[in-house]
Amino acid sequence: MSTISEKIFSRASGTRAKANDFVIADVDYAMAHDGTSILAVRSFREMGTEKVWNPDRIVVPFDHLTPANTDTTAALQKDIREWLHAQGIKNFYDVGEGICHQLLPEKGFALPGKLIVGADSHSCTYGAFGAFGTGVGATDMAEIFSTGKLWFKVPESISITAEGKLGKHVYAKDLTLRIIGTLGVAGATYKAAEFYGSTIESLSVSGRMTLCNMAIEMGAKAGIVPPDKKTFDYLKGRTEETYEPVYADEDAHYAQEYHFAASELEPQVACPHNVDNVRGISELSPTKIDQAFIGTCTNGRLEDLEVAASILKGEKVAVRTLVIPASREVFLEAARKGVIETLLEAGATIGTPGCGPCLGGHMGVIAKDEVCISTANRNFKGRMGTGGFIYLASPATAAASAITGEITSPADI
Ligand SMILES: CC(C)[C@H](C(=O)O)[C@@H](O)C(=O)O
Ligand code: SF4
Repeated sequence: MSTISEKIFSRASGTRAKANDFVIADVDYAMAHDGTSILAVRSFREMGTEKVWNPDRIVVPFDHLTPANTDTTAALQKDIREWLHAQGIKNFYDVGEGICHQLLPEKGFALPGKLIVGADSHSCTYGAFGAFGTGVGATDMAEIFSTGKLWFKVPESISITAEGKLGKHVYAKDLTLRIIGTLGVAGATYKAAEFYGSTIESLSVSGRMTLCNMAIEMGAKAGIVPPDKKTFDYLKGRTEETYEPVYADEDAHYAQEYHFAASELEPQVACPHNVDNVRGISELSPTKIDQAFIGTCTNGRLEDLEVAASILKGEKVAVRTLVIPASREVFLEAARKGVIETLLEAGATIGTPGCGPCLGGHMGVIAKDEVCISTANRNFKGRMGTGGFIYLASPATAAASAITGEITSPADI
C-alpha cells in the first residue's frame, strides 16, 4: 500500500520507505543552473572533494541571467564553465538553450520513477513525467555533487483529482491557479501531490508540466502525474536510459484528498502579491496593464506560444509584450510553424530562451507602480521590479490582455 513517492524512495534508498521515514537516497540526476551552481560549486570546493560523484548524472543549464547582464555575472559564469570542463560534466547547456525545467525533459533526463533533485524550487516540474522531482538549496546540491546521495524525509502524499472537460478558453494554468487558490500557499507543505482524474489525463505533457511546476507554490515537495502513453510518446527518442514507471497501490494512504470540477472553471488570475490570491477573471475590477510577459518554465512551451499567436493573429498589442520561448527547441518549432512571425507582426518582442524577467534580473523588469500580466508562477512583491504589480494568468489571458491593455478574458477577443 504505497504512494508513488514511497515507491520511488524505496528504490532510491534500498529500504521499504514509508511516509515520514528518514532515508538516504541515491539521486538519479542532479541539476544546478547558472544562479545556483555558483553557490553549489563554492560549497563543493569548501568540502574539499576533488571530483564529482558522476559527471554524467549532473546537468547544468545556464538560463537565469543569460546572456550575462553585467561583468560580474559574466565572470561568475566563466568560472562555472571552467569548473564544468575540469570535472568532465558534458550535460551543460549554455546561453540560449533554454530554461532548466524545460531542458531536463527535452534532453531526456526527466524520466518516470527517477529521483531528480535540482538546485531550484521549481524542480517539481519533473513530476509531470512520473518522476519525484524536488528542489534543494545549493549546499545540499554540493553534497549531491560530492556523493550522489542526500537525506530526505519521505513525504506524506495528498491526492488531487480533477474531473471534467476544461472550457474553450480555460487551460491547465487556470486549473493550476484554482487548485493553489483553494489549497493556499501552505496547503500542501512538505507533501507530495499526486494528480488524478479525467482532466489530468486529458492534459498534454506541456499542460502537466504547468501543473507540476506550480506544486511548490502550495508548499508541496513534489507534484506527480502518473505516466501514461503521452509521457512515453514524449520521451521516445530523447533517452536511451531504461526507466520503470511507478504507480500508487490501490490502497495507498493519502493525508488529504481534494476534488475539482474542471468544467465549472472560467479563466483564473492570481492577483498581487500572493500566488493563492486567485480570482475568476469575471470577479476582477478593470485592471490596466503596462506589460504582458509570455514565457517561463510554467508557460513558455510551443503549445503556449501557439495559443497566444492564435489570439494575437491579425491584432496589434497595446502594451509592451515580451514572448520568451522556454527553449531553443520550442523557439525553432515556433519559428517553423509561423508562430513567431504572427507574434512579431502583432508587435510582440521575442527574447532569448531562458528565464527572462521572471525573476526581475533583466530583459523586462517593470517600474514602480507598473503592472505586468505574466504567465509565470510567482507574483511576489518586487519580484519583477521594486514596487511593481504582477498578475499571473494563462498565455491566452495574457495575449488577450496585451491586445486591450487591461486584464481581459480570451473569451472577449
Ligand atoms: C534562482 C532560483 C534559486 C529560484 C528558485 O529556486 O526558484 C528561481 O528560479 C525562482 O523561480 O525564484
Ligand atoms: S523561469 Fe522563472 S520560475 Fe522558472 S526557473 Fe526561471 S526564474 Fe525560476
